[in-house]
Amino acid sequence: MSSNSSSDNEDGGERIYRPGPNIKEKVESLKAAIADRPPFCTGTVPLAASDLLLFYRKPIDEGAGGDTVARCLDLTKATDVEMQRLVDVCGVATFGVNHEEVLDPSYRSAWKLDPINFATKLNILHAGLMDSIRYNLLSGDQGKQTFFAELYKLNVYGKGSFFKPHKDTPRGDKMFGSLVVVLPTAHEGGTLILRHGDAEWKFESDAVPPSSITYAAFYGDVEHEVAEVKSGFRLTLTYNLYFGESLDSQSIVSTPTAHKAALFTSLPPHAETFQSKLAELLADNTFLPMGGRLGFGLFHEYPFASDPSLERLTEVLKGSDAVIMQACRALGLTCVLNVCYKAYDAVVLCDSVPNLDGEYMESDVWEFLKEEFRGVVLANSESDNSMKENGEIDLKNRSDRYHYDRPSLDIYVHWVTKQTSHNAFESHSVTYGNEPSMSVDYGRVCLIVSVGPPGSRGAKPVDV
Ligand SMILES: O=C(O)CCC(=O)C(=O)O
Ligand SMILES: [Fe+2]
Repeated sequence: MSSNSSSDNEDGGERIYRPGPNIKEKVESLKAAIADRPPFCTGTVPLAASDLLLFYRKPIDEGAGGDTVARCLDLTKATDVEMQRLVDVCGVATFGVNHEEVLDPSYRSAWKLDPINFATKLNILHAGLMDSIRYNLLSGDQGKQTFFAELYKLNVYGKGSFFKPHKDTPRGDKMFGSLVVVLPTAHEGGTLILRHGDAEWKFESDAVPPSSITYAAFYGDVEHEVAEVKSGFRLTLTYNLYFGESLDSQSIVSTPTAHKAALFTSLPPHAETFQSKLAELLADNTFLPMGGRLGFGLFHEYPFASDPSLERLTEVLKGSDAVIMQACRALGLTCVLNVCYKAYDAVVLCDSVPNLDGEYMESDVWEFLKEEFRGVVLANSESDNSMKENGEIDLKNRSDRYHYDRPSLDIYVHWVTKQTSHNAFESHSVTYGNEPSMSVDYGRVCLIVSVGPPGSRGAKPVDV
């Protein structure tokens, strides 16, 4: 048995871990920085010039049909004359008020084409926009759903064009938001301004690298406006976003299992907020004076069961999970994926995925995990309440009136966000003694960040 095992309780001593004053408030402030995400996501994606062709035609009367002539515009080098030719076939853009389309140039001054009259080579699924929406915008169970984008309009804003503050008209109860893609035509001004609650975000599109698109996707309750375009032409595609399966073959569908990890690069908008909050805590010498460990439940579900490698998963983290990993790396902290096992009288962390199926155990499960899989005990129950009023934790003395013989703790983890049941796997076939046992219920994958003491935050925590 190792020195941290339950028999230590008998020799009475203490191993006191001191995380510093107001630790709960500090951990809570870090949680707010990662858990409260703004209601939008945005990014810039470089594309091949061949993806940036726009085909359009002059709208014809409904039902007229026939052989019509189309033009092809290369958006990477469209001239003002070419843009004006596009404007000439466009209609004046309306907007929805109480389920009616209204034309009011004092509210919206722009031109538009309906999807029947244009086509682009842009593939928003392949360009990673659908993944960005799934991982950077959708939260919780929403991120596990199938959703689709329905192309709605091509909008053209010339000099003096704008669109005053509005919320998009919901088209059906499955619609959850909008996607605006700004195409790479030269313009100045035309900032897209998003507002939600007291917060406001500005989204400039006039300094995007050539041959790149920039996009913003936001929930339906986000008010937005397009500031006046000062020169050139601002060209946007708008999409309505819906949960569920699409009946329309033209819609772009994102299913939760279709991962495009390699193409996906953008981080959600709270990446900077989280990193600066973490940096602020690290700069505070009263925060984890002995060093310590921070734990985060995974926000997203990964196709993990089919390939239980924690290293591989580290490289394909998405959304808020990627934000945590990236911020830790940037600040020189070690951040790893671990599996947290809940055994009968201990919560045990392992740095690999133990295969427990069919294991026969003579000892307690936590002892088995310690001995065979480098497991470390970090709590005696999930509802760990071993922190005293003054913030101290005695890692050693674990007995209480109901359990006189609990394992002492090897380490303590401050859970910033709760462990989640996505990426959990059950182990039913563990055999304990002669009886089939359910004493290991599940393992959950989580992120564990090691923080060194002040002055050497990148080092290991001081062991107690
Ligand atoms: O073109 C844009 O940037 C936004 C357009 C918009 O808000 C809309 O079409 O409802
Ligand atoms: Fe809008």
